[in-house]
Amino acid sequence: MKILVDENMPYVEPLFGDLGDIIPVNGRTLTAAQVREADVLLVRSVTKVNAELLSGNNKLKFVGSATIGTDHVDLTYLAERNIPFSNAPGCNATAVGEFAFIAMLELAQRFNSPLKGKVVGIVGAGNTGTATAKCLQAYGIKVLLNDPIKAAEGDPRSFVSLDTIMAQADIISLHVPITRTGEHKTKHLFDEARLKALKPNTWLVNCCRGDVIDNQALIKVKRQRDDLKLVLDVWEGEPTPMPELVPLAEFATPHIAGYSLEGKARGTFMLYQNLCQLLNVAADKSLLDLLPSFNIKAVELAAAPNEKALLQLARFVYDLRDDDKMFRNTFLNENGFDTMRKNHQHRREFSALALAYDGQSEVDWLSNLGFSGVGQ
Ligand SMILES: NC(=O)C1=CN([C@@H]2O[C@H](COP(=O)(O)OP(=O)(O)OC[C@H]3O[C@@H](n4cnc5c(N)ncnc54)[C@H](O)[C@@H]3O)[C@@H](O)[C@H]2O)C=CC1
Ligand SMILES: O=C(O)C(=O)[C@H](O)COP(=O)(O)O
Repeated sequence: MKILVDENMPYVEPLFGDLGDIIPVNGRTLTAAQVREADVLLVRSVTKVNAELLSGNNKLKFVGSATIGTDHVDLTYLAERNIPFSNAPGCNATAVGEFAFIAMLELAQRFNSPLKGKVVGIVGAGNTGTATAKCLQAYGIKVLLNDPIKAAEGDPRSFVSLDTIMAQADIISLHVPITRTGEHKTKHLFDEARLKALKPNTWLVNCCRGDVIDNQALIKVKRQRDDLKLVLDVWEGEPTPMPELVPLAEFATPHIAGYSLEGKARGTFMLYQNLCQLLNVAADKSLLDLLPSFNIKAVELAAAPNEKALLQLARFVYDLRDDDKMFRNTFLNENGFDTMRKNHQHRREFSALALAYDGQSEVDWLSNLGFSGVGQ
């Protein structure tokens, strides 16, 4: 069995090695000719999976995308051809939540404006929005959720309108899929009018898809409004963001909010489980066996951390400033965006770091935040 795999998908060999011949490919430049003989195709978000790519292949048994988003896949075409498909819902939600939370802590430190006491509006309360809310709520931050679809489905959490978020939130974090039609379409949800209407000193965080914000309008509005602070992980026109926009962001990264080692491993593992099920083969590998131990064994806390110390702890796990700096220095190079993603040293999630502290109850919130071993 020929298994064609995006070369940026980790842990493919230990998981899929027994199932067939693994052929690594560049997902961004993948052609129909390369796919023609594949039995299984495993992609990430940069491969457009559609009729143009697949029409010459008559033997494809399975397409998997080790991602949350499916906007790169023509699901209707796959269904018409009866080709089973699965993505990896939630695989990197924790990574995105922690990324957004860390970015907020970094902004707070940079502008000497504590996160504690602010109100955060989350637009899109699915897996990544909920993971972001979990971090914030663990730290005692008031969170407002906007998700008209979940609200209509009867999700028991309380939701507010986007207008309420615009009026009340100090920070807005975006967690919607990109959709281009329908009542709740998200393409340019943040258009020029909405960007202009952001309340003074708003921090806007985008870790979902670039075109949820009109990037041209964002350049225009940000140039007129120095009070707005931006964290941008995703861009219109990836892999070539508008060069004028990058310097306007406080933190700028090349679509790596979901790039934790755990998140990537979960993505590959979910596809492994789905393919095994399809092939009626026992999925006998374990996700835990894949992950290396973290390079810091444990951190002993002398006192419950204040916000500055919390940021220091978070930086043990992920120092966002490093990725931001590298991105600014390299995104204009040829293939700069993709090269940085390909060579990315995947960070760990908070759960990889054990914390030790005598007074358990004072630091329970750190285990709610995701750190492990607190108080043990
Ligand atoms: N930067 C990165 O590395 C990553 C980006 N993503 C992106 O983030 C998106 C969201 O991921 P998840 O939270 O896991 O997806 P999800 O499907 O679990 O949640 C998305 C939520 O957005 C809601 N929604 C849809 N339209 C809306 C609108 N107009 N207003 C408010 N809410 C709306 C949906 O009802 C749903 O609850 C993905 O589709 C993907 O595009 C996901 C993972 C990593
Ligand atoms: O899961 C998603 O959706 C994402 O946006 C991915 O984290 C993006 O990573 P790649 O699939 O492009 O490596």
